[in-house]
This record gives sequence, C-alpha cells and structure tokens, in this order.
Amino acid sequence: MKIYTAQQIYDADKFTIKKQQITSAMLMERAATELFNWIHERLQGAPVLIHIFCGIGNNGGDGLVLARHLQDHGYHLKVYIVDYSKNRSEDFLINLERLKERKVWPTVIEKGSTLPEIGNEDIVVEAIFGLGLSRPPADWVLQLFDYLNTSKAFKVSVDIPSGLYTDRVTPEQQAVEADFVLTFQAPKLIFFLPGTGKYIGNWAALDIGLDQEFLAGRETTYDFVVQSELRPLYREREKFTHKGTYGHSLIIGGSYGKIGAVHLSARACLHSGSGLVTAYVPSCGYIPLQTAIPEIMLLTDPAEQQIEKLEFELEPSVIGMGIGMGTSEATAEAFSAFLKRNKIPLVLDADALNLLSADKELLGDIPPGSVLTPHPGELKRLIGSWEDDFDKLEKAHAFSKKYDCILVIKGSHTFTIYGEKGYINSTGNPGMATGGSGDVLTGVITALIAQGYEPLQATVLGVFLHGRAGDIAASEWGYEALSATLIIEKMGQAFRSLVSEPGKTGESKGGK
Ligand SMILES: NC(=O)C1=CN([C@@H]2O[C@H](COP(=O)(O)OP(=O)(O)OC[C@H]3O[C@@H](n4cnc5c(N)ncnc54)[C@H](OP(=O)(O)O)[C@@H]3O)[C@@H](O)[C@H]2O)[C@@H](O)CC1
Ligand SMILES: Nc1ncnc2c1ncn2[C@@H]1O[C@H](COP(=O)(O)OP(=O)(O)O)[C@@H](O)[C@H]1O
Ligand SMILES: [K+]
Repeated sequence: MKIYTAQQIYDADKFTIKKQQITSAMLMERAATELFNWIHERLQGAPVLIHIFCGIGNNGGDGLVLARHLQDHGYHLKVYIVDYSKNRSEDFLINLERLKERKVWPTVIEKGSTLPEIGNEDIVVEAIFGLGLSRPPADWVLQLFDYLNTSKAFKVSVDIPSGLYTDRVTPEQQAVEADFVLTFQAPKLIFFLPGTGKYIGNWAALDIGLDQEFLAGRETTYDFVVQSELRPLYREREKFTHKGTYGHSLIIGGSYGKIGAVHLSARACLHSGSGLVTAYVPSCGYIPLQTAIPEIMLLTDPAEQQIEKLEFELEPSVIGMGIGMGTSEATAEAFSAFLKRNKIPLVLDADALNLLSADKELLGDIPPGSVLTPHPGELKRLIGSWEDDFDKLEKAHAFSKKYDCILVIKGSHTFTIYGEKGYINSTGNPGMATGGSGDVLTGVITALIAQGYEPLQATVLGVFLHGRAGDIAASEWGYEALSATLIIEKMGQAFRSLVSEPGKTGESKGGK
C-alpha cells in the first residue's frame, strides 16, 4: 500500500475531479459519506451525543457533510466551527449552507469562547485541520486541542489528527490525540513514526474513489506492506525437493551467559524453513545447544567463553551473526578478520552491529546487499543520533546507500530501508518488546535468504512473518506472557496465514 505525500493526495484529488468530471464538493461529499458509513455501521443509530468540531477548510467541510448525514439519520449532534481564520474554503461554505438548511446551527468557537461540556460517554469527531496545516495553530486552538485531549470521550479524527504536519516534525503538544483516525485513501507516513504515531490510537483508510491509475503511477518513497502484497512473493515448497534445496544457514554468536541468543536465532531459522542450520559458538555453547536443538549442527570456537577465532571450513548459503556475541577485543579482532575474507551474504544483528559502530571502516568489508537489523540503540551507534523521525529516516537512507546494505529499523512499525525506498511493517505488537525477540528475527531473515529469497524480499517478508507470529502468539498468551520462544512456536502458523487467510488491508493497530 503506497504511502503518498500530502501533495500527491492533493494532485490525485485534482486529477480525479477533472477525469471524472465532478466538482470538488462532490468529491468531498463522497469522502464524507464514507466517513458517515463507517461511523453509522458501528453506531447503528445509538442515542449517543456526537460533538463535531470543524475547521474552516476542506477538513472542516468534511466534518460539516458528516454532520448533515448524521442529522438526516436522527443522531444526536452538536456542531462547532473552530474559527481560526476568516479564509473559509468554498466547499466548507457550500456545506455550511446545506447544514443550515437542515436547521442545524453550528456554535462558533473563537479566542476566549467557553468550551462546550463533553461527557465521558460522548463521541468527539474532530475535523479542525487536515492536510492543509502549514504553521503552528494559535494558542487558543492549542488550548482547545488540550481540552479535547483531557476529555474521556472517544475521539475520532478526520483524515489526520488536527495539529500534525505530514511532512515535518510536529512540536510536542500541538495535536489532538485521536482514539481513531479515519483517513482518506491511504495511511500517512506520520502514522508510523514513533514521534507522531502516538497520536493515532488506531486508524482505517477509507476509499474515496481517487483515480486508481493516477495513484498507481505515483512514485512513493514508502510502502505500508500488507499481506496481499507479500502473498505473491511466497514460494510454495515443491514435491521433489530435499533439504539441499532450501539452503544452509550458519548462525554465529553467543558468549558465556548469552548462548540462549544463539539458541533462539538457530531455532527460529529452523522453524522458518532453512534446509540445514549450523551454529558457530564458543565452546561453552556446545553441550547446551546440542541438547536443546538436536536438529542443528554445531561448530565451536576454540575459546571457551567467547568467539576468538571465527574460522571454519563450511560454505553456508548465508550467515546470521552477532546475537549474544559480545564485543571484547578478542571477538572484535576475530570479527574484523572474518569480514575481510568473507564473501557470503550476511544478516548482522546485535553485537555485530556494535562492533561495526565501534570501527566504521569495517562497514566497507560487508558484502553488498547485507542485512543489518538494529534496534533504536544500535541504530544510533551506527548512523549517529538524529533530531527527529524525519532526520532519522534521511540518515538511514543515506547510510543504506553509502554501504549498499538493507537497514531494518526495528520498532513498533519496523522500517526496512534500502536506498531510496522504505517498507513499513504492518504486523507485531507490544508483547514483542521482550528479550530475544530480535534474535528470532535474525533467524527468520537468515532462513529466508537461505531458501533463495532475494535479501530485500527476505527482509520485508521476514519482518512481516515475525510480527505475524508475534500477533498469533499474543492472541493466545497476551502481551505480558509473550516470549521469544512463543514467537518461534507460531512461525508455522504465520507462514500458513500468509497463504490461507485473506489478510486485512486498510486498517491497523495504532500507535498508543
Ligand atoms: N477536494 C479535496 O481536495 C478533498 C479534500 N479533503 C479534505 O481536505 C483536507 C485538506 O483541506 P485544506 O487543504 O482545505 O486544509 P485544512 O487542513 O482543512 O486547513 C484549512 C486551512 O487552514 C489554513 N491554515 C493552515 N495552518 C493554519 C494555522 N496554523 N492557523 C490558521 N490557519 C491555518 C490553511 O489555509 P491558508 O491560511 O494557509 O491559506 C488551510 O488551507 C484534507 O485533509 C481532507 O480532510 C477531502 O474532502 C477529500 C476531497
Ligand atoms: N511495541 C512493539 N510493537 C511491535 N513490535 C515490537 C515492539 N517492540 C519490539 N518489537 C519487535 O521485537 C523485536 C525486538 O528486537 P530487539 O530489540 O533486537 O530484541 P532483542 O535484542 O531482545 O532480541 C523487533 O523485531 C521489534 O520490531
Ligand atoms: K483532523
């Protein structure tokens, strides 16, 4: 699902209006009718009080059309005009007249107005600012946002939470905290960034009939990856195949007290389809791993407690490395020497990333197309600190281009960055914020590369399946009890769901 910029949406609006020979008011009618249908389907005429706050632009116009439809269906309404500018849009004015024809007279809220009482059980729909916000709202408008945020009523934002910019950082406390956002056509990038995602409890994208051909022709930087896009990538297993068909993964890592990390990665790799899995660990890992996972093979470093040599005869299809490996001087030396002679594709995580950050010259030695999977702390060490989410993305793209690597920014919505492009993951949940879940991801991506998926496809698909397995595990165990092992156990169901379930599109978990 492409993520469009505000400008691309405005262009699509214009194009659609021209091509379909409709007026902009008709497009607004269509958009707001979708809003109404969504709300009406859920409320079914319930006698709840709905407060609709409208701005004076087209976002406000949407709110007015919604108010008209709700009025026509007998809902209990209060409509307000947040009068932050005298510069009303044409379609706002048209729809204000239409609402007045229904004998609905909005209350004007301006600087100094007493704010309306909002009950805990009421619903707030806010259509104050949409994509058109271009500068900080006036203080009294910010106070209104604050008032709405302190209310216990369920808050629905139209298109985006008012106060958020779509293309740059929004200062703290400048926006409405929405429980639900009904956004037009496609989700916006800001829904997935940590700094602004927190304003979006949940969201749904409403198809307002913007011209599909025009939209499909737009180049976008980001894609929100949904199941229907991944399904075609999935490779069915064929009958006359054997373990050699599905690659040999080598998982390198572990140190005294952190052998479990390798256990998790290797097991995840095994349960994600790698034909063969070998682990390379310090000698202290031999017995526990042989005992715990009989399906994998082991190579051991001569050193007992940490990796110090990193030499082996094996020629695996792919190597996943760094989990639990430690960053001691001896390990760093072995790692650096290994990178100089290695030509095999790498999936680098945890301490491999920390070692790269400590000696950036080593980045020149990683094979092109390698996958790096930092969590936010590791990312900071790797690309340097950032000022805000937009700055972070810019730095991540630059890093990916400079070192020709796939950068996985792990988080609530994991971003896979490759060159100019970014893929935003749609699965996963806060239960996965538990030690070892990243080790599992390393194993999953490694397994997919071993099976012949291109590294970028393997990464995007692996991140999705890992999150899906976490979601399946959470539905059984809840967030608190979720553990990395439980994620691995659900990998099979995650793969199966990819082919057997229709897959939700256009609605997602939120940022809170
Ligand atoms: N046909 C279509 O195009 C469709 C559009 N749709 C809807 O339109 C929404 C975009 O509408 P919009 O462009 O009118 O902008 P909106 O967000 O309502 O803001 C209003 C105006 O406020 C102004 N302004 C900005 N910052 C300000 C500030 N701090 N303080 C005071 N004023 C400020 C600025 O005007 P300016 O003063 O800069 O001239 C701005 O234009 C979009 O989100 C969707 O809901 C749908 O109906 C589908 C069809
Ligand atoms: N709140 C969350 N929502 C969705 N996924 C999450 C959340 N928190 C963590 N995850 C996922 O869990 C994994 C955590 O990785 P990482 O921090 O490296 O863990 P560890 O180092 O303990 O293995 C990542 O894949 C991340 O995307
Ligand atoms: K809004």
